Amino acid sequence: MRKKVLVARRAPAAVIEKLSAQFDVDAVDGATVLTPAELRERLQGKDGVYITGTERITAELLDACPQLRAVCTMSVGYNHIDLAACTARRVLVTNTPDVLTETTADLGFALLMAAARRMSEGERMLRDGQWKSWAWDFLAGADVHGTTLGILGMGRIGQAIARRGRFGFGMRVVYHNRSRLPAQIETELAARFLSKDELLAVADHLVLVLPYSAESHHCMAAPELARMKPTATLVNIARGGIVDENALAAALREGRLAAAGLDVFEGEPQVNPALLTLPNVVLTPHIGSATMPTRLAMAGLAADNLVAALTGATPPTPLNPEVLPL
Ligand SMILES: NC(=O)C1=CN([C@@H]2O[C@H](COP(=O)(O)OP(=O)(O)OC[C@H]3O[C@@H](n4cnc5c(N)ncnc54)[C@H](OP(=O)(O)O)[C@@H]3O)[C@@H](O)[C@H]2O)C=CC1
Ligand SMILES: O=C(O)C(=O)[C@@H](O)[C@H](O)[C@H](O)CO
Repeated sequence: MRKKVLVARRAPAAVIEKLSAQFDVDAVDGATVLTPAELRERLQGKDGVYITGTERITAELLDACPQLRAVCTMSVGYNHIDLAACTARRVLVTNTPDVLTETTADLGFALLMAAARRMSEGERMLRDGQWKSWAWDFLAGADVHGTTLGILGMGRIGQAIARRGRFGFGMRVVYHNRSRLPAQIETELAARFLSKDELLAVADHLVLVLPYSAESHHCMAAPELARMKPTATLVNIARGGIVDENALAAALREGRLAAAGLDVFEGEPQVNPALLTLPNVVLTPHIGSATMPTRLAMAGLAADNLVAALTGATPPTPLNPEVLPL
């Protein structure tokens, strides 16, 4: 009997074709975003599910869908999935690392540039007819080249941002992870490992690109922001919950931090109103991986994972391979 899978968000046609060649596919229509109750309902009798970062997989959901064996997300971040609960129930989880690394790093660097050089602020003034004349300090921001780039979360994407900073902009790279990188990588990137407190104090521009977890929740709150230079830029391309947005808004409003570039928000797609009114923040709607080639690669990898998982092959990018074979 053919296995049954749910495609829980609109996916490229190639994904549906690939999955339909192997399985009975139930795919949501158009712009449908399933509520948790709808997701539970649609998952009844399904062996596998293709999701994105917006569908939450909880222990309760797994218990309500005992046939489910594979959860394949089209994202590298997996904080929307209770991985331990999946592993305990021998449900395979896969994600899509690597294929989005360079694209997401591009967006991170673009946010850094736009925030430091006050580009959105300038564009808004221009469009609003507020560009009246030149002045020596008109929209004068911070330099990017030759400054100190701090990275909190120096993994795949963090290192790709470090390469841009080091080799494209002659920046000094400093970073913090829970564990230090091998010496060879530090040497290649000329990157210096610092404690988190040291990192916050020396960075002219700080990029957050660590996974969201109970440990990293609000790990950039008022005390951490207070350690940063008042001239610094903060970029968050990781997850909104890593930053205390009210504390960030206060720091930006009171001139204790110069600028911020944010692609992710704690309550997204809702955005904290305190951020929306500030001129010195560049806001993008979670588009870090949003180029057509990268999104197709992510979708293809998620589908490959699902096919492999349910046909007895080894999935390319499992998060809990210890549950294999299913
Ligand atoms: N805006 C967007 O569209 C996108 C956002 N993302 C986000 O970026 C994140 C990173 O992706 P990727 O680079 O591929 O992941 P990686 O796993 O390769 O890198 C994560 C890095 O963060 C470090 N880290 C983990 N926890 C902490 C912590 N508590 N404090 C400091 N450092 C920590 C890890 O090192 P160590 O374990 O040693 O601490 C590791 O170096 C994703 O989890 C996702 O949330 C990803 C893609 C697109
Ligand atoms: O991969 C991630 O972790 C992301 O945050 C983004 O690439 C996605 O846009 C999003 O999660 C869609 O699934």
